[in-house]
Order: sequence, then structure tokens, then C-alpha cells
Amino acid sequence: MYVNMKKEFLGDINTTKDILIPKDPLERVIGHEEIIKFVKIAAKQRRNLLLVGPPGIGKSLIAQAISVHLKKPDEEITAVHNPERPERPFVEVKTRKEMESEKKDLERAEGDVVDPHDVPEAVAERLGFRCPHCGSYNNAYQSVCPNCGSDKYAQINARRKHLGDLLGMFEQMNSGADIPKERVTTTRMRNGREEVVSYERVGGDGIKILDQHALEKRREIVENKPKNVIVPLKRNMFIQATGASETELLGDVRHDPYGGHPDLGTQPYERVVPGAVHEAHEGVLFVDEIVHIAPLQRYILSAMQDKVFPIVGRNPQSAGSSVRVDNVPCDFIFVGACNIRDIQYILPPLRSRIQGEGYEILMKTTMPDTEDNEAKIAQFVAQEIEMDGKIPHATRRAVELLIDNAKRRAETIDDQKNALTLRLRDLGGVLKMAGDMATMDGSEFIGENHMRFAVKNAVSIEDQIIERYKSFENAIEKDISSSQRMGNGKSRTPNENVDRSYM
Ligand SMILES: Nc1ncnc2c1ncn2[C@@H]1O[C@H](COP(=O)(O)OP(=O)(O)OP(=O)(O)O)[C@@H](O)[C@H]1O
Repeated sequence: MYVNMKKEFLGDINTTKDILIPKDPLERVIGHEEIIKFVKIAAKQRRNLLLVGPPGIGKSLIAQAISVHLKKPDEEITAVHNPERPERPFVEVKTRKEMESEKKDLERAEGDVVDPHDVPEAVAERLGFRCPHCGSYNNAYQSVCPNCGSDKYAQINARRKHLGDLLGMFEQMNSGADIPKERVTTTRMRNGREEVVSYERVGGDGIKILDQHALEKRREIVENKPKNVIVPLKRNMFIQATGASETELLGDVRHDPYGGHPDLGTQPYERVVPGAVHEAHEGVLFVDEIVHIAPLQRYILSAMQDKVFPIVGRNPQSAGSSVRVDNVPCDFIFVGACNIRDIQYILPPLRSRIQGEGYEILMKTTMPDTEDNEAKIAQFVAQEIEMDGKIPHATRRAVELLIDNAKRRAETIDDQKNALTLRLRDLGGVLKMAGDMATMDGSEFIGENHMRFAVKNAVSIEDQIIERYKSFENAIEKDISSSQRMGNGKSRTPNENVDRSYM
């Protein structure tokens, strides 16, 4: 029986193994309850979000959680060959409903498989299911009737031979005539109209019926237009764009050394690659550190405004550069993240778009130190351990020590007394170091000693520098080689103030 930390307290667990980890990613977000409200609105009303705060406080966690609360995608996007102008493939958007009805059509084109008793006797005979002598039904591959012992195929073969003789194709018809027919095509009357119907043997004991509609559908499928599904119906609803390149964000058309030659090359529609804006269609496009993609912000804005964005070949040297697919849908919820200092670098019209159709949220870096919130830190510990998968669970005492550390961090980093830090990635770092110590010890749980060690040693490099050198300036002064001490970088003359008594 697991303990729900949203209702119970730290005293109710012995180790973090006892803690219930919520399935809903939103419930896994610790300490941002007031934001969760907006997140739910964003998912339901498809609003954009700007999350502002320092690294490691759960911005991407929140963006991912939105995607889990969205409806399943409804549209599939395909690049379709344009026979008149191959370098201008069409875009085709199909809804889930259309695809389901197509699937049904396809199934119909596959035909219904029925029992041999359900087809006309003459058909069952010709396909080898019915014995023409005694009229019993059995497996089509049994050439000798198990009921009357006669040769089931004799009549069929005789009929074929006769027909062959008549047509002067004796030799031809003789070969392979020892098996029943695989397919019989005949006509039947339906609603006063004569229609073609085809019966196909399926294995030894089934018959597939293909009516006129199914036969037409089959022909249609065979002749179907060539296409390339670029955004499939079954897809991830959370897309994180790193902004590493225009191509990643906006899509591209791959190069073909044969320039898309119809016989040698790969056709342009096959080389179309979607960008993150297209892959996020109907889902969430998350851009962390939005100012780092400064030159690309205007594209995101344009995609948000138009809800379509063309895919073009982006390398001017490539054969893809002449290819363009217009109107590729990209209707996404935009979630941008940055820290306070960088707000000023966000493109004003992009911010205005977020403000006009969404929410800007300043994230908290601490939460009050209450019994409820301490229980949430314990839940966080259980989650991190589960996610990491390489470290053991923690005892309650170890969690208490981590909570003390969370308090100290709130006080020293954010000047908040009686508070717990929400810079949880850093706190997770302490936990993982303790977990690694426990693993190296072969210990079943992370205990007090492991946590004490981690709290003491999982210290940022800045704090380590201050501890060792007392100040940054001091550290920089000492942290250079003697050749670097030759000068201050501008002049190449030796720095005479450096102590060389070691020589
Ligand atoms: N509020 C939180 N609740 C639960 N876990 C959290 C929270 N904040 C951070 N974490 C943990 O820290 C990790 C990093 O968080 P996340 O990537 O969401 O931070 P971020 O704010 O997006 O940081 P960055 O801007 O550096 O990407 C998460 O995977 C999670 O393990």
C-alpha cells in the first residue's frame, strides 16, 4: 500500500519506496500549484505560455505536462507527388475520421472471409472445399474426400483438361492442374443488378468474397498517388526545439545527387522533411532559452500567426533548394522559457502574441516550509529515484537531511527564511550523489551517512572557488599559468609583480 504525499506526511513513510508516484505528469510537478491552473487552461483553450525563471525549476516539466493533457491529434499531414510540377509537391491533410473511414474501405477492399458453406456450391467445389461426389465439405488441400474416399479434384481437372483440349492448350493446362482453383470470378444479382463477384481461397478453410465495390477499391489502392507522410497521426505531442538550426525548426528538403531525376533520383515529395513547427502541429512546441534562438523568433511568430508554414529546401547548393511545399499546417501551443534577464531579448511582437493569446508566468524559486511541502519534497525524492533508475530508495532520515538542505538553499540563494528551495534540479544533484554513494557501498537504501556526504560535497563550482580562494578575483589571479602571467593580455611584457621566489 503506497502513501499519497499529497494527503499524508513525512512521518507516514519509512523509506521513499512507500511513496505513491502520481501517473499524471502535472501532479509530479512540485511547488507550482498556482501555475498548474494556467497549464490546464492552456491545454483546454490552446493558449500560449511564457515561463520565466532560473534553470532547473521545472519549466520543461510543465510544458511536457501540457502535452499530456491535450486531445489526441486529429490530423495527418502528407506530401503528395505533383506529376505536373514535381518540385511543388501538394500537401494533403487527412482527419482521423477520414482515415478511419479509409481504413474501413481498405478492409472492405480486403474482402470478408466467410465459411465455405456460405458461398454457392459450385464455387465451393471449384475452390476444392466441397466434394462433387458426396457433397460433404472439408479442407481444400485434401484431394481425397475423407467422407467418400473419391478424388475431389478429378472433376475439376477433367473439366480443365476438356477446356484445354478444346482451346488447343493441352500441354499448358496439364501442368499444375492437380490443385483446386485459387480464385473464381462470377456474377451475381444484387438489388436487381448484375455485379461481378470474386471468391478467393484463403488457406485451406476460408473464402474471401470481393464484391464490385471491393474490387474497385483494390484497383484504386493499387493506382494510389505516391505520397510521403511527414507528420503521422500517431506522434509525440511534445516537441522541444533547440534552435540548433533553421532546418530543425522549419523543415527542409533533402539533397538528391540525381536532382530528382524520375528514373535515377528520389522524387522531391519523398525528400520533404518537416520542422519542429510542423511536428508540433496540434501539440506543444517548447523552446527553452528562447533568446538563444533570436534570429528564428520571427519564424515562430509567423508560424503562430498563419498556422501554416512552407517547407522549402534550405541549402542553396542542394537540389532541394528548388522544392517548396506550401501551406503545411503548424497549429501548435507555444511554450517559451527564459530567465528574467533575457525577457528584454524576446521579439516584441512575439511577446505581444503570447500576452494576447496566453499567459506570462513568473515562476517561484521557493515554497513555504510547511509539513505539506516537506511531504512534497519526499515525493520529489521518490520521483527522481524512479526516473534515475540507478540509485536505491532513501530512508526517511536521509529525506529529512535533504529537506534541511532545501531550507538552507532557499535561505542562501533566494534570501527566503522558513522556505524550501524549488531549484529542484540542483537538489536532485545532491540526491543523486547520495544515491551513487549508497550504490558504491552496496547499500539497500540511501542512508543518513550518504546524504550527509552529498550535502557536504555536492557544492557548485562557484562555492568551491570561494571556499578555496576566498574571492573570485583571488582565484582568477592564481588560476593562470606562469606564461599567462607574463602580461595582462594587452602587452607582452612580463608582469613584475608576480612572486617568482619558487625559481
Ligand atoms: N517543480 C519541479 N517538480 C518536480 N521536479 C522538478 C521540478 N523542477 C525541477 N525538477 C526536476 O529537475 C529536472 C529539470 O527540470 P526542468 O528541465 O523542467 O527545468 P527547467 O526549468 O526547464 O530548466 P532548464 O531551463 O535548464 O531546462 C526535471 O527533470 C525534474 O527532475
